[in-house]
Amino acid sequence: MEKEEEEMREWCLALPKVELHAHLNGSVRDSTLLELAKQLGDKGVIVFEDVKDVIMKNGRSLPECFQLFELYHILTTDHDTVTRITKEVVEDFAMENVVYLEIRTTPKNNEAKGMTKQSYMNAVIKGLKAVEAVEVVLFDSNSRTDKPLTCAPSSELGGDVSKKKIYVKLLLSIDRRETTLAALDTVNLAMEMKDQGVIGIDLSGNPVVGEWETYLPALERAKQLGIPITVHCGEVANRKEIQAVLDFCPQRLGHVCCLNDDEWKKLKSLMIPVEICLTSNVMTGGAPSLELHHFADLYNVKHPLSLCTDDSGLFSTSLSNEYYLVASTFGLSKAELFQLAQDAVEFVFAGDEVKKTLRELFRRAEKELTT
Ligand SMILES: CNc1ncnc2c1ncn2[C@@H]1O[C@H](COP(=O)(O)O)[C@@H](O)[C@H]1O
Ligand SMILES: [Zn+2]
Repeated sequence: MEKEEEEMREWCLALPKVELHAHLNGSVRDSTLLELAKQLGDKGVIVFEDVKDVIMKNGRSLPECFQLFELYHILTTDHDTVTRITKEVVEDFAMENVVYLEIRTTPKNNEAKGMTKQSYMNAVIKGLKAVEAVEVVLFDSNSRTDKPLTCAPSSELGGDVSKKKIYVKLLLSIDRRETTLAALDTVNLAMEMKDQGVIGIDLSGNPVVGEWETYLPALERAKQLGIPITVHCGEVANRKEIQAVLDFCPQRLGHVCCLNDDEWKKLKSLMIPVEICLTSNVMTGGAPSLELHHFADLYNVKHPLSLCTDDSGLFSTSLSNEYYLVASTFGLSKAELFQLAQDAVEFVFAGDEVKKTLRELFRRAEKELTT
């Protein structure tokens, strides 16, 4: 690695970052997936050698991604493993100076494992509370003061100041394979768990599966309840759905790859913040290349956006790497990258207290990183 590249990568690592689009199961470390695959291989549930090759393979087309998620879910979906991967994913983001993280995950019913959507989410929350390497701050989103919940003691309250600190919120994903009723269950669960760090709803899953009308009642319900919503939009060129999503006007949108001229105009006039996932889009074909990614267009017109990883494990990336890619591909200066990271604070689903804290954190970091 050249010296300049190394220095820039280190700078991107040191930059405080806000991650708004990370799927739990897509963010699992390869080493953990391999370990879990080995265990299931030993039990004769899967053939380890076959699975190992799939996990380590580099190419990830969009259909391949969803086949892989089938496999990941076989490996990860029992309560203890859900707890473990949650803990590790939070630690990994915190270690690269992500200061605020919204993790999204699909609550799953799995009768064979005695798992309900609620018990799945309890396992996730157990994982958040099990983090030791860094200090996790979960906030009570219901409270106007965003008062800290249990978890590791806040360093401001006399905890270990040498530990990195990360604010974590949860988004519940509706999988496009789900029925209207299952999607409504997820929204109801989000409402029930709003005091436990659950702050929003996501619509995701294989974009060639399902119909917008199926999820709409659940999304409408979330809207009625005042739960913020983010939707995967335009991963494929489904004109009717892109139109419907823009009409619905969620609080944020993921991807927005395959929009036509009219849809771009509409998106820009609505000013809906976009979660930009460069590596994911290039790997899955949503963008033709890094250079031709729609980031440049949105950035140039000052559209609200934030850089995200989508599936850091699946795509072998990190949020620091995504910032580095923006610097190396589009030539942004350090000051511009800092501004980009800082602007993401305005698009978090957390309340004003969290935003205030994050703004202050960026103000303190600015001098050090941009002069
Ligand atoms: C690559 N682009 C993508 N497009 C759409 N949905 C995606 C996705 N990447 C991930 N997911 C969604 O997230 C689930 C895995 O995490 P959880 O089991 O929820 O933690 C996938 O099964 C899929 O529904
Ligand atoms: Zn996604």
